[in-house]
Amino acid sequence: MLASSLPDLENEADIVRLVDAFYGRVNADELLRPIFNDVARVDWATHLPAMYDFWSSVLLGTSRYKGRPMAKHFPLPIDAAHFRQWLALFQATVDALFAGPKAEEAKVKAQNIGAMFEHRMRPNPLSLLGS
Ligand code: HEM
Repeated sequence: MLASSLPDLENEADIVRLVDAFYGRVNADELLRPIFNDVARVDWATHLPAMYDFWSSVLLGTSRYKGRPMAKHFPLPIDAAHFRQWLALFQATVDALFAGPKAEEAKVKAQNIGAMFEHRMRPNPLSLLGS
């Protein structure tokens, strides 16, 4: 296999490129665009910097993100199909821009965090038993 000519994801400028390109794809996506813009009415000028902090913490270990992301997702009308699409766009964005160990780590972490969010948003069958 030929070595990729794409750079790996390495620094804050790369995080900004990744996040901007990813939400560019989200905003062009028929399934996800309405959730962000019509349901949540996201203020992009606030959300994008929050996501730079989040991914900088996850991938560069800067601990800059201090939020509680789960709480932002609970009220949204999203299910497994939305999460699948979110992840597909994220992975396609990474692959379009970067190649290397950090790029692979970004895709794995997105998948793991997404799976955790999705799992925690499902109704818990044990709650039927009362507490
Ligand atoms: C279908 C999938 C998803 C949808 C539709 C979605 C949508 C949203 C929306 C609407 C917000 C609130 C933004 C705001 O009010 O400014 C938000 C926040 C956030 N999302 Fe997601 N999200 C999804 C999946 C994910 C995944 C998989 C991750 C992480 C890997 C993630 C990370 C975050 C973080 C960190 C915040 C909080 C930012 C803050 O603290 O302000 N989201 N998301």
